[in-house]
Parts: sequence; C-alpha cells; structure tokens
Amino acid sequence: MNENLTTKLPRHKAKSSPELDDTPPGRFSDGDRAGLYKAIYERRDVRSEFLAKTVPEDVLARVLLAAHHAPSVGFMQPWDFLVIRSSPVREQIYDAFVSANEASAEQFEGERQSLYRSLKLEGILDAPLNICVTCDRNRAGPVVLGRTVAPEMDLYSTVCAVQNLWLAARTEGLGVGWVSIIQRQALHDILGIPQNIVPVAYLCLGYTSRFYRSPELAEKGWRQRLPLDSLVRFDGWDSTQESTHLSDSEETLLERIRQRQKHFDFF
Ligand SMILES: Cc1cc2c(cc1C)N(C[C@H](O)[C@H](O)[C@H](O)COP(=O)(O)O)c1[nH]c(=O)[nH]c(=O)c1N2
Repeated sequence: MNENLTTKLPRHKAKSSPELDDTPPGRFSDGDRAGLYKAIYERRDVRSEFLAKTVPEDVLARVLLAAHHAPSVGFMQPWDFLVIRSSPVREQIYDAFVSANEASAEQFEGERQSLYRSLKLEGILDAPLNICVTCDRNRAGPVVLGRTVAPEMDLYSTVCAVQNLWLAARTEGLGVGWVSIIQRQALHDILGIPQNIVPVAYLCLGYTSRFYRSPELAEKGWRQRLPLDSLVRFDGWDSTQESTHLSDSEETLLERIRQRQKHFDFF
C-alpha cells in the first residue's frame, strides 16, 4: 500500500486524549477494532424478536448508506433498495412465503421435517420494515471491469451490500432477518420489479427484544458452526492438514484459530 496514502488516512480515536493515541497510521484504534468485531460476532439473523417500534429515518439513512458503501465489481453499484412498510404489501409477501415454505418443508423427512416446521423462518409481518435489495445487471452497460469472465460478480457485489447493511443495522440495535423462502417471481409480481432486475435479498428489519447469543439454527439443533481449522487449506485444495506436511507457520495459524474459536465457541 502507498505509504503516503496510508499516513494521510484519518486517525480513528477511541481514547479521549489525542496525545495518548499511539495507533499506527491507517490502523483502527483498539476501540474501533473491538466495535467492528463485536458487530461481526453479535450480528444475528432475527425472525421472532421484532418490536413494533418505528425505525427513525436518520437511522435507516445511516444503514442504507453503509450498504451503498459496499465494494462492487467495476464500481458498478448494481443495487436498489425497496423499502416496504405497507401492511397489504407485506401480507402478500407473507402469503408467498407460506406457500414456498410448505413446499420447502416437504424436502425434509421424519424428525427433520418436524424440526423444520417448528422453526420460525421469517419476520415479514412482525418487523416494521422490510427491504428488498435488488441487482440491476445492466447498470454499468454490457461490459464491466472485473465481470468479463465472471458474470455473476454483480450478484456477489449486491450481497456485499446486504452484509454491510446487516452489520450497520446491528450496531444501531436493529435486527435483520433474510428471507429467501419466497419464489423470485412472486417478488417480481408483488413488488413490480422489472424482469431484468434480480431480487437478491428480502430482509425484515426492526428493533428487537433481544439478540440470540449464537445462531438460532444452532440453538435449536438444526446445524452447528463448523471448526474453522478444518476449512483452511494451504497452497491448493489437496493440501493435507496432517501435521507432518505443515510448516511451522501453518501449524501455528491453525492452532491460533482453534484457540480463538474455542474462546468464541458460543457465537
Ligand atoms: C443467503 C441467505 C439466505 C437466508 C439466510 C441467510 C443467508 C445468508 N437466513 C439466515 C441464516 O439461517 C443464518 O444466517 C444462519 O443460520 C446463521 O445465523 P446468524 O446469521 O449468524 O444468526 C435465513 N434465515 C431464515 O430464517 N429464513 C431464510 O429464508 C433465510 N435465508
């Protein structure tokens, strides 16, 4: 990275006195870093705990602007944000969810199906606000820097915006729940989204009575977080993790990951 550029970056100060701030240029202060990691670890997918409380416009503006600052291929910014408050509209979306969810439940069998049916997988009517994040695949014309050999990059960019929104919302005390159990065509029909625009995410958003400490699906026995050390590979897919094949630094990295994940096990 260009050193001059780095040194010109604004210093983020968590400490009250600037003289005490010895944060290296370009790096966040301990407080700022802790805030970001806290948002990451304490973000949850929220379905049941929404409160009716209104989300003030300035808070929503901050969250949407955070989403708009996501990275995007060729700086395409392919997203639009449909803010949905109307109860009749949300009721139609909810009906679309119910029929898609019934079909989804049929994909599982026996106890797994019973457990699936016991899960609440949306907060469409409970949350005061729903947001549909879409992707305009033609926003920057047919040829986009970075998308020439990987056309799906615009969709990935839109997902980056969703993640920014999700994290920013968490710092504001807002819960977000992603509902993907809705036929895409139903979103086109109900929301009048043109066929050339892709609905990427349907989100429920609002203040909550609480946030689960760990993913609700983990707490309810659906699926647990995987050990990260088993997902890290070195220099190629087939690299083995047998200790004889690992360099000291690779072994140290995996050990640090194990220690850290044990520490954060409950997330
Ligand atoms: C693309 C995509 C799509 C969905 C989700 C997420 C993502 C990324 N999730 C939320 C998902 O279940 C949740 O993220 C995981 O269970 C992990 O929990 P936390 O997000 O860490 O709380 C989700 N949850 C839900 O109740 N109904 C849904 O339809 C979906 N769909």
